[in-house]
Amino acid sequence: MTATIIDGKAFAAKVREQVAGHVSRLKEEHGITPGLAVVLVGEDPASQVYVRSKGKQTVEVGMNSYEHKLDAETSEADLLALIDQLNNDPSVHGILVQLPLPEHLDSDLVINAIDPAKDVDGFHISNVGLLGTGQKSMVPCTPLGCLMMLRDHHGSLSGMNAVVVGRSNIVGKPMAQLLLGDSCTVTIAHSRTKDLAEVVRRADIVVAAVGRPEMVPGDWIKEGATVIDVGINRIDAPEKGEGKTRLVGDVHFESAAKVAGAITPVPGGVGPMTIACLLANTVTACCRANGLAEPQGLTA
Ligand SMILES: NC(=O)C1=CN([C@@H]2O[C@H](COP(=O)(O)OP(=O)(O)OC[C@H]3O[C@@H](n4cnc5c(N)ncnc54)[C@H](OP(=O)(O)O)[C@@H]3O)[C@@H](O)[C@H]2O)C=CC1
Ligand SMILES: Nc1nc(=O)c2c([nH]1)NC[C@@H]1CN(c3ccc(C(=O)N[C@@H](CCC(=O)O)C(=O)O)cc3)C=[N+]21
Repeated sequence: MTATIIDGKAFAAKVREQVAGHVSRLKEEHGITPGLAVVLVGEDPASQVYVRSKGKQTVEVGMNSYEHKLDAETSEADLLALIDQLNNDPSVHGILVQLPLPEHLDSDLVINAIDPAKDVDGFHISNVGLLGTGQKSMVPCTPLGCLMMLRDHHGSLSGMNAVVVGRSNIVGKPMAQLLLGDSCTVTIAHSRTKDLAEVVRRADIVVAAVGRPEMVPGDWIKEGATVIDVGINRIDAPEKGEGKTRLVGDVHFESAAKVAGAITPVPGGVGPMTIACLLANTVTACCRANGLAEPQGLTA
């Protein structure tokens, strides 16, 4: 079998087009421009790349982008003061604090200081609780993007065996909640899981969110399974020249694509969908804040 490649880049472009449509409707009919504030603390080069990319795409769909770059030594009090200011700013509908934060800052405390209605990452404890109990919430962007691709590919996910490898609060756990919400039979695997290969072999849907380059080989994948590769790992690529690097996922793409029914590539899979869903969440937050009907098909 040769897997269908699920084109996250193309899918993300379609989501952004929908978002742009809602943004122009909000502007024309209501005089409202959705705004997204992104807070970056410190100079982590990878984070800087993502933040730039988020800002650019925010503007491209017609929204306002507010970037707050704080130096690595910023105190918790100063960061909390900024969040308070953004919480109270009616032109800001979404707030994202780029993670990871520097060591001296308590990320749980910081995230839980964000107004849950503006928490477009869906990381606030209120949103986590709402998602876990099946209530309307802000849904984390990466898992939401994965769910959109799975629904698009399969239609219904009901009754499918899904294995999520990774149990982080930002990817693994919310992904498992969303799959459960779509009536999958969900297994969450992690670093202590016994016989991981056997667990993954039972899956109709595999979501890999581990952070280990090409850890999941093709011979762990059941024939015809759908593989969603969340991993973003930059590794050395001496074949491209000295000092060069390339991006790989948590799945060994070449071997997995020979057995899977469908697979997302890295780059061009989950990553672009994450940013598209961030924009979608910002429009959703803006509609809710203004008591307007929210866009269909852009939330879980
Ligand atoms: N495409 C995108 O938009 C995004 C991509 N990412 C990428 O996704 C990956 C995961 O991110 P994140 O969830 O934040 O990572 P974390 O490091 O927070 O979590 C990794 C998870 O993988 C588990 N794990 C680690 N080693 C193994 C192993 N050998 N076998 C089984 N499980 C293992 C850990 O288990 P334990 O809990 O037991 O330690 C943990 O639950 C990274 O590559 C990251 O860059 C992340 C966010 C967005
Ligand atoms: N509060 C917070 N929210 C996040 O959503 C968040 C975060 N912090 N910290 C870091 C991770 C990582 N993340 C990615 C987003 C897009 C790509 C992406 O677009 N990747 C491109 C490639 C980009 C490249 O070439 O480097 C792709 O996969 O095709 C990747 C990773 C969001 N994260």
